[in-house]
Amino acid sequence: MTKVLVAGFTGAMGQKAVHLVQESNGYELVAGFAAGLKSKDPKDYGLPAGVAIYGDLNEIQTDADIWIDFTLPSAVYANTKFAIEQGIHPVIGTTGLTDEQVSDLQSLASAKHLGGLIAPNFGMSAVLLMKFAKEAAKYFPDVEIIEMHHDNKADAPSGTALSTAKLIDEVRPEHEQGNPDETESLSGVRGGDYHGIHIHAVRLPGYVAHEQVLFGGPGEALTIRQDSFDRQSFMGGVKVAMDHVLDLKDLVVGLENVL
Ligand SMILES: NC(=O)C1=CN([C@@H]2O[C@H](COP(=O)(O)OP(=O)(O)OC[C@H]3O[C@@H](n4cnc5c(N)ncnc54)[C@H](OP(=O)(O)O)[C@@H]3O)[C@@H](O)[C@H]2O)C=CC1
Ligand SMILES: O=C(O)C1=N[C@H](C(=O)O)C[C@H](O)C1
Repeated sequence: MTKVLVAGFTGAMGQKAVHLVQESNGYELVAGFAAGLKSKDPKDYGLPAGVAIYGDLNEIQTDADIWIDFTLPSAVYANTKFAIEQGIHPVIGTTGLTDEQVSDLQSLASAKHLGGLIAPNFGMSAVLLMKFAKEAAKYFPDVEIIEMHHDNKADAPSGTALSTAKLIDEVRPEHEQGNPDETESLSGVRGGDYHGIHIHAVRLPGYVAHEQVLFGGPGEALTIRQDSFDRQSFMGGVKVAMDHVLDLKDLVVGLENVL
């Protein structure tokens, strides 16, 4: 039986992950970790008596094989570092890790001979959007990204939008877009700038997770769009990660590494 700890288990994604683990043959939820807990009794969260509940990273003592993390950008680095140090295979969905932090964690995992996965998006539509956007950017170097999310999201832009921009940047000659002499009469209206790629973040109730990549060229345009209408859309990818993470030899970034 593969044992799983879910960090962020009381959150929107953490709850989905808890149910996924409980419904998956061969897996056992052994612990839940979150901040600001009022109770350590698993029954208060509808969980079986044997599930350990933790409110502080430093109190965690577990024999979990896999650490699933859906916490917050402010917590994810320390959580992942802890998991690796404890020999627990990380499956990290939480966004907000910097490139330097990822590199740090990969070095630590390598020293521990521990495989793991960091995925800014476990949704297949998003994984394919990023793949297609990278291909399109070879032919359409002028591109902007619009990501749209629920209004409870803690970080902007989304990890998916940043990952999309990084993939595009690998194949696109860096250049600034738009009128070089343009001025903003409203600060920030041209969005964030990642190596000349403008990124715009929309936060509205009613939205879950959505992204459009807009390419423009002489006399034509191309838009690639993905929509996650329900957080259930991410669970297929989380299950793939659970099924493969124990066989990984390194800490890899992107669900495509285990598809
Ligand atoms: N990779 C992917 O496919 C996806 C990734 N995400 C990412 O997952 C993350 C969580 O999103 P979402 O579920 O919507 O967020 P929520 O705010 O709904 O949940 C956050 C959870 O993290 C807990 N938490 C907060 N601080 C800490 C801490 N220091 N240590 C441990 N737990 C903590 C919260 O506990 P409490 O409520 O007690 O504060 C809560 O359980 C975000 O970074 C988001 O971008 C989201 C969807 C898909
Ligand atoms: O916060 C969310 O909801 C999501 N966050 C991830 C991101 O920042 O890319 C993945 C998905 O977009 C949902």
